[in-house]
Amino acid sequence: MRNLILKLCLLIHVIFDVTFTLCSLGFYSPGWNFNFNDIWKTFDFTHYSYWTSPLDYVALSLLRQVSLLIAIIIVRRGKSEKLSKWMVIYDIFGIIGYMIAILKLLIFDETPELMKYPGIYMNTCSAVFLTFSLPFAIRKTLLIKKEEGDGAYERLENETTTESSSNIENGTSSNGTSSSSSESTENKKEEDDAVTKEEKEKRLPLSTHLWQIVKLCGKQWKWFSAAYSLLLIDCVLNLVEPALYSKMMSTAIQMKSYDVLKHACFVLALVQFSEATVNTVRYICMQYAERLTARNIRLGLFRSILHQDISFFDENKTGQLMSRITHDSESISNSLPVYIETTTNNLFMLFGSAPIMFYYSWQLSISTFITFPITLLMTKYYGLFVEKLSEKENDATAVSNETVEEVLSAIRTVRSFAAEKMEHLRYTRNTDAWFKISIKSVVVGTFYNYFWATMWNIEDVVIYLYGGYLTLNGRMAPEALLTYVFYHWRLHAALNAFSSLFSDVMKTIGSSRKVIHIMNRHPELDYEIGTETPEIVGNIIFEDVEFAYPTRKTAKVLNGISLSIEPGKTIALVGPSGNGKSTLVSLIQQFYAPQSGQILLDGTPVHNIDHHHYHTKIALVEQEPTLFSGTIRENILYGIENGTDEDMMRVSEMANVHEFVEKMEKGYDTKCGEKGVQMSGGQKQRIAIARALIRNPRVLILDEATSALDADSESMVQEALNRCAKERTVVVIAHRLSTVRSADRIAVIEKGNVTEMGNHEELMKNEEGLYYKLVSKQLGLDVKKEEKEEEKPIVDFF
Ligand SMILES: Nc1ncnc2c1ncn2[C@@H]1O[C@H](COP(=O)(O)OP(=O)(O)OP(=O)(O)O)[C@@H](O)[C@H]1O
Repeated sequence: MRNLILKLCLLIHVIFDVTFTLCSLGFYSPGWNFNFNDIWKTFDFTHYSYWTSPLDYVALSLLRQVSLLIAIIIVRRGKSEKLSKWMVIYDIFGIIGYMIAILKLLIFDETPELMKYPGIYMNTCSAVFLTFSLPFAIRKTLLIKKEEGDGAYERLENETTTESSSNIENGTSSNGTSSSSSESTENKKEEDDAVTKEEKEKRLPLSTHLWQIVKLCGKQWKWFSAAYSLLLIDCVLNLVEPALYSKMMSTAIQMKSYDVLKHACFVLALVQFSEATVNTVRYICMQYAERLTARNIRLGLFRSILHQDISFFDENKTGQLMSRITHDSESISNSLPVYIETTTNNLFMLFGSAPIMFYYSWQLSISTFITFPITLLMTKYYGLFVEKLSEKENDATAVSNETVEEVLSAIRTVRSFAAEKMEHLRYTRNTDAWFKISIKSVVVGTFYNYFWATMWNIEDVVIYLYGGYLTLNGRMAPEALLTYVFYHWRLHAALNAFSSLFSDVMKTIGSSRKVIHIMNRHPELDYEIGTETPEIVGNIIFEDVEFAYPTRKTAKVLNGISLSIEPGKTIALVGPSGNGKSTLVSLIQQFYAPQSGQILLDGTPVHNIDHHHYHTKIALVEQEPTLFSGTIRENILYGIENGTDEDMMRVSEMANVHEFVEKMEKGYDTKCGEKGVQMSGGQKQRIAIARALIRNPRVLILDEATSALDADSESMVQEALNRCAKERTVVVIAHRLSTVRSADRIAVIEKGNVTEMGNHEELMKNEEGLYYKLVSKQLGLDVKKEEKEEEKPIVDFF
């Protein structure tokens, strides 16, 4: 149906074009009398004269129909993609048509008698309108493709733009060949940015995206409105100032009166002072609104990032996300309001100057505007280019920031592997990628400015030449020409500001794409969905759970696992490395959601339980716990709103923290350093246990909590753990036999499934079982003998 309507629109366009152009020819005599003879006269080639014949309008119409026909043939042959890429030719054709129509009007003006024919104006208007509307009509009707299935239509051009941009960004030219190797390295890095990939898939149309930015800034509408109101006052003062001064000064000079002069100077001073005051207050309002917007965008972005599911962080790198929060978010708040300010200011100038220019000479004015569409077209394409480039530039900045972040956070590893040079090279490569893109943007920008300067010079020459000609012919007064030139300068300044404004806006759009995308992104696993707050005993059940990590969707890690963890008991998960033990823990922690099956805590599906409630009842101690850079006190009380010192002391004693803290000069106020770097491994682990215990959890998960420690620290930590394990459900992952043998139950996890279950003694009876083999491997070949000798376990876990 929609296709039919679009075809009908195109047909109406053609009919209107042909009939209106031909009918206008019937009005080539004074007055509004339609005359068939005038039409026949036009086609009398024997008396053709360029100065008087409207045949050019017919030729233009014919050209439009031919080019439309070509477009239809191209689309019918299934080459729509090619046509959409070459739409620039139709745009250029539109501009040439416009220029011919305007030029023809000026030519007719040379014979004043002709200017009484209404047909001339009808032809000019229709030619200008139709040559412009043709590319638009092609885009809107021919360059759409039907989506399979639902009958919806989609703009082909958007798709091609995205495709071509992704081709550019993937370092692949349209013919499929790869660009230079350095570019491909840079592009590979971009591929790593999952936000980029996802954002390209879900890219918002330009208008919607712009509207989102306006909405972000619009929250401070009161301050912005105040600033813009003051701006309007400033604009009005600016516009009336010259006229006011010249009037007052000329009156003073004519009257030869000092009093009038003094009065004029007083008014002048008053206006200047008011202008300065208005500007200062406007600046304050504007700055305040901008800073508030920046603050809100940063907070919103940070909140949105915090809200994302863990798989989002698996895919996106910290440095890149930081770049979004710090650099990209600021570029929105700093630019858009300024653009609006510049637009308002220059629109005032434009609409103030243009009517005056037309008043002095409409001929000169339309000849000035003859090149206007060329500049518009250039500005459009330049803007689109700048948008893409700016997006790439921000990506490149994010990639090099990411390198810095990664290297600084792992500086000890870098030092101990003597990888400084390698990292320096990596950073140089990334920074060079950014450098190349910014140089490209400078070069293109310079050419664009050069183009503007050239157009300006051409316009100038045209004005002086044509204006001089009109003046010499007595069709324009010399003072009028001078005044016209003066206003033309003002107009040009305004247009010039618009030219850079458009590219700046596109730049902002480029850099804001990812910010808006992240802010709009809904996590697949929303931790805020659960609302139930049941009493928790600690019975965890896995029911036929299947799971694959979102980053590797095809590689199943858990294959329909079913497992029951009884309350108050200790279960040890053992098995070969990479078989899914930590994944089970991640699912209990609700870092990910299973693809099928469910996990229940005391009969309630875990995703239905309130996030905060759930994590006060389930606590995790990892192999390498992350401490925050605050004090020991802050780390133990982390996430607890009303934690007291007594609570802290109680858990510190249970976790053997107090024992080493009391020897420290600043006690619990000792700083832990970034990621706990100022603490030993054992101390970190014990603080992490205290941090877990302060919530008084019903379920304690120990993911290789002691495996990284030396014997001394391990005994300290395990002693603490033994104490805490009482009356709690404990899930322990360990590789050492000594840590699992006294668990109530041991589950052997193999290829994402439970293959054996029982206590140590039961499992050791099955000599074909994996547990038996694992134990054999650890203790030496003769298990039983070794066991008799009681191979010194490092520490008995429970
Ligand atoms: N965040 C992740 N994204 C994608 N794949 C992952 C992720 N974490 C783990 N994997 C993969 O999932 C599989 C199971 O990993 P898991 O950490 O659960 O094994 P594990 O049994 O705990 O191993 P180990 O005993 O060595 O800690 C592995 O193949 C691993 O590469």
